[in-house]
Amino acid sequence: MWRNTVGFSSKLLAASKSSSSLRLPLLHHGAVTRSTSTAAGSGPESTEAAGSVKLGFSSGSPGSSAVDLSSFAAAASVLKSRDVVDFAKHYGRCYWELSKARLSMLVVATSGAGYVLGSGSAIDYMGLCCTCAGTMMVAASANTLNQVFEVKNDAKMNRTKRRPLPSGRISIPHAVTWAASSGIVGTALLASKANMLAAGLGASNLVLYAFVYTPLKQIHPINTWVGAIVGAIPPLLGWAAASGQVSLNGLLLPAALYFWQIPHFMALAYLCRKDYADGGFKMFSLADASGQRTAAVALRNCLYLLPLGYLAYDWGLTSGWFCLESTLLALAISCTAVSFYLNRTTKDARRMFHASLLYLPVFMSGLLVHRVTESEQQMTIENSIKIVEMSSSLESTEGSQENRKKQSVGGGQRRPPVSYASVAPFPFLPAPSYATP
Ligand SMILES: CC(C)=CCC/C(C)=C/CC/C(C)=C/COP(=O)(O)OP(=O)(O)O
Repeated sequence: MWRNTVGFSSKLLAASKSSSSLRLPLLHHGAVTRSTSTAAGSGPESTEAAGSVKLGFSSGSPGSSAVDLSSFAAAASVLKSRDVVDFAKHYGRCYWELSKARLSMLVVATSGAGYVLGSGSAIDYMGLCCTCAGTMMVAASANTLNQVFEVKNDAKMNRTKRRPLPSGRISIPHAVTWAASSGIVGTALLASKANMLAAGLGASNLVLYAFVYTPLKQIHPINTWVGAIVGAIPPLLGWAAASGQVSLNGLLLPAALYFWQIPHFMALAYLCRKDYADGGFKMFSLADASGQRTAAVALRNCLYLLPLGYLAYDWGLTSGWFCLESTLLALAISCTAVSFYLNRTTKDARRMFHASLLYLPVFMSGLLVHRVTESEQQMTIENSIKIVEMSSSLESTEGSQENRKKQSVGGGQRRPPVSYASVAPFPFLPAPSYATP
């Protein structure tokens, strides 16, 4: 369709160069034909507008040439603006698809969640927006390069053959230019508005995805694990952008993403086995005809998701509610993996795939909703210290009538153990341990 429009525009340009062929575009262009025909029965404005076009056809007198030209200019400008719109639509769509925009938005969501988790009590919303925009551009660049390197493979796969490069809607140099500009601008944005650590993580991840993972797909099934690292880095990037460092707490969401991707991609590679084989990719599932090892690997990684909720709580990142929610969520995806392991049918693989689609947004939302801010953490630490002090003082004064009496009348500011139970978010869980600041 775009090619038609381009062809048509060049006809118009050729026509505009030769004044004798003014009729050509006018006869062919729907918009002008429309305004000519509506002139008869419409109001004064349209009559006037259409009239000028009519004059162009009917009058051969010398005096009418100025009108001819003005009507042609009007028609040409209508055409031009249409061309511009079509041009923008065409390339906008190509860039959107080259960037794998929906995947990139998911990447941005993980990076944004990392940013919020890595922020102290107050979130810098401007910093968050710039980090998200920078991540989006670098991810778009990485995804475009991935498609540039896989044009021939993508052309052989049903799932990917309609992408802009294999379908010939955009040229390779054009796609490379898009990748280079979005990669450079995105990295520069991260460097200037976040920090060098975030920019470095973004740029290294681009290299890892486009220049290591992408060729590995055609060499060895280990590619899935390398790809899982690529998917795990954006939340770390977000954390680094907010806090300026990479710390143990900051690894929780990346760990979830890493383990989550294995069942997700195992299910996808199992469901699209034939397609991947046609494309020349060496996926794990292709060397596993029964699907048993594929299902076992998926199940193992689902089980690795189980302790993450507890760790988030224990490290003071979230309240105890998240521990409960995350564990239930991990159990649910593990159940689908068990079912896939036992039956190894397409239906079970699809169920595990759908469970993985649900897992990530719910896990991330839970993490953000039950996030414990720095000031809340501080309060809990102070309460824990009070409890430790109180229990040691109780031990040292055991047997002393005098002190017992003091305790019974209030014991100064100290509170009995029951008050700790009411302070702790989940009394039935062990008290969170914090590194002393
Ligand atoms: C900041 C930054 C650079 C982020 C990049 C994040 C990113 C692109 C994550 C995607 C991870 C991944 C393994 C996708 C599958 O690619 P695939 O090649 O298997 O997908 P395909 O078969 O659909 O092409």
